[in-house]
Amino acid sequence: MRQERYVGRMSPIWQLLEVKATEHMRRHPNDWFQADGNRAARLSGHAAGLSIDYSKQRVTDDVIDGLLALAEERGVLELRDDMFNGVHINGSEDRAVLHVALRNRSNRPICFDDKDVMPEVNAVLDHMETFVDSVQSGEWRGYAGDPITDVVNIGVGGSDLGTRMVCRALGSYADRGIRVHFVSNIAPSDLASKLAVLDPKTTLFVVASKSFGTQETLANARSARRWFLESAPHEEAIKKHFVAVSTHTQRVRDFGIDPDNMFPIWDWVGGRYSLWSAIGLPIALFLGMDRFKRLLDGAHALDEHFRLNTGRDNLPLILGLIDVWNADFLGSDSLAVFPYGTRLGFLPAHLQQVMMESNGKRVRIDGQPVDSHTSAVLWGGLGTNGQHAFYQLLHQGTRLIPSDFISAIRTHSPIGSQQQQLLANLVAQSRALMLGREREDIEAQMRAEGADEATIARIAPHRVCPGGQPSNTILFPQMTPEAVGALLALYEHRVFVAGAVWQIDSFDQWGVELGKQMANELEPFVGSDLADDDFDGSTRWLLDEIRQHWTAEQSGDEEG
Ligand SMILES: O=P(O)(O)OC[C@H]1O[C@H](O)[C@H](O)[C@@H](O)[C@@H]1O
Repeated sequence: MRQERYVGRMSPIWQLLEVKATEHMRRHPNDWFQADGNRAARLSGHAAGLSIDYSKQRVTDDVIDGLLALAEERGVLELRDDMFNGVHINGSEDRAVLHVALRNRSNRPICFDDKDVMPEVNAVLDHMETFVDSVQSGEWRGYAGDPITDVVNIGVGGSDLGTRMVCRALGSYADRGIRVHFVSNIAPSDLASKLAVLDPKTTLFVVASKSFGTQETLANARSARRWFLESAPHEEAIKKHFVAVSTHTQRVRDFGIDPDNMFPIWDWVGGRYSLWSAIGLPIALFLGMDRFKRLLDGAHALDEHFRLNTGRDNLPLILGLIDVWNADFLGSDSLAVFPYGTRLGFLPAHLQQVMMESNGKRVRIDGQPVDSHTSAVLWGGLGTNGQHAFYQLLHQGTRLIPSDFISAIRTHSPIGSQQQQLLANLVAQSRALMLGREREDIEAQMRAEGADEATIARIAPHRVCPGGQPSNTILFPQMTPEAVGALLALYEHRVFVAGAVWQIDSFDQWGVELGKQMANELEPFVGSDLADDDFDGSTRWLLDEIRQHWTAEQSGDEEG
């Protein structure tokens, strides 16, 4: 049972962990490695083909035990079971959370409101397969009789990031003769730069929007339709060039897309968890339905790991608890994600939405304020590039910054010894961040190099690296669809675990509404002479600056 009376930070387990944290921040993690030759073997594991080392975290066995006790107190595994059983765990929207059903390759019945969802899930996968096969085989023709060569996904947030991330990650599998493009931003240059290189006769637009009400997506989709109709002979041609993914049939129809060309998703799929649904259609069009299913297989293997294991054997559980430890007990504010290998370049952006939109909350599911911090700020970028840019702050700055190092071991495109060098850099960076370098060591080296004592005294302090920066390292044999599926599911469940400890609703996102509402209110005032006296001073000043440089061509007159 989840804790009946929430005691938050007053819980003895929480308080014990606070004492441990104070002790641990005084220790250097290298001492733990020195004292225990088995540390890495114990604080690491395997899940669904991923090798995960968390031994460089500032944790000891008693901390892990304490965190597991905290998970028990907060009912984390009960909530996990509720999720897999279709309980409405998204309380503020009264919805079940069943992205795991989308990749339930075992076909085990998963019930939601007493109905097995698997037949519907499988029917959509079949529809996708038929469509993808006909596009890839060239049977599906554009209005002028040409096969499709380019797919443009128009969507934003969860209807963009995951799909985009996976297409980049698995780009070395792209052998089906289809190119894929992504348009998400309402900034006109995003769409314009893509349309400039496309031919309407051979282009297929996938309008991806769970709600089919998102301003950016609808604006881009309308503009794409206008562009298309400038060359297409008649509106009927839209049928062959526009498909939609949504929960909302009527809005899709109103937009002018044939409901036969609509792939449904469901309210029980959160946007940021939706790449496994028909939102992932561009992945299948780009890579083949067989690869899309292998992606689902990988995620399913990780789901089974999460569903069936407890305690230290459950790696998403452990990683989620370590995130809580770093944020709430060690006082770190951020989590840096460093994929090595350019194909994972969009991973930080996707995970930003998964983690920060899920766990960036300030009230618990019962509406009461949380009494600890919640989600870290997730940021990151590619190794090795980041090493020559912002890693300096991790090595010598004043903040504790936990990081994740991620890489495939083998590359699909070996060149000389570059992969070896890449992996050496990955292992070296997490090692350097953990070990650091002491002043005595630096002084001894400088002396050996013949530096005089005055120079040593002046320079040595600048070269000290304190070490002690915690990290996880996640490796997998190769960037296969299965590995990418497992990696993404690992993060999803890790976020789930931390959210469950904080007892927040990880599946709503009310905070994003305010800005959308204000943008709609402000639009008529941008570049116009409407009286804006009711706004605050900063807003009026900004509107005035815009007005001074505005030209008539910036205001579109298009609608519908
Ligand atoms: O798929 P859509 O309904 O167009 O939503 C796209 C995105 O926009 C919203 O503002 C939400 O914050 C995201 O969670 C969602 O993924």
